[in-house]
Amino acid sequence: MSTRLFTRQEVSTRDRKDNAAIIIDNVVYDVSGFLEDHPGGVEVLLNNAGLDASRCFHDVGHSDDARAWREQYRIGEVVPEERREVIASTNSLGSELSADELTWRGLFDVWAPPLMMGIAATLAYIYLF
Ligand code: HEM
Repeated sequence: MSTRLFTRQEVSTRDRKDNAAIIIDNVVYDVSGFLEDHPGGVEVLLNNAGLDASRCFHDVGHSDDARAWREQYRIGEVVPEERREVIASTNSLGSELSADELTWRGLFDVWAPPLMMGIAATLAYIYLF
């Protein structure tokens, strides 16, 4: 079965309770039948109906269950020329962070305390002597 493609303009018209579509990571979901069942409430979904809710979805740090759950509402994808970069979650225990980001974070975590102590010691030395 081929994937149905939507322009963002097409999705934007589906912003009503009985016809609500949202875009998450360039995938289009019809959430009309899911509104009342959403553990996060009807309002957040309805407020984002017709829109790209990728940031909201990731900011909440939805569980793996939620990610699996959304698949049953998938109705298609955004046309290739209107796709956006997929944003990684920042609060799902780092599971979506790229290896690069993790390396930099790791380095920072290791070097930050001694660096701060070094700066504090230098300042103390300047003031005291
Ligand atoms: C088809 C798409 C979606 C599915 C299947 C889904 C599913 C879920 C599930 C299962 C939860 C319970 C917590 C968890 O397991 O992570 C949840 C919570 C929540 N969701 Fe969604 N969600 C969807 C889209 C969205 C979007 C687009 C937003 C924001 C605009 C949103 C906002 C929230 C909020 C605010 C909570 C409550 C978090 C809390 O109480 O800590 N959800 N959602």
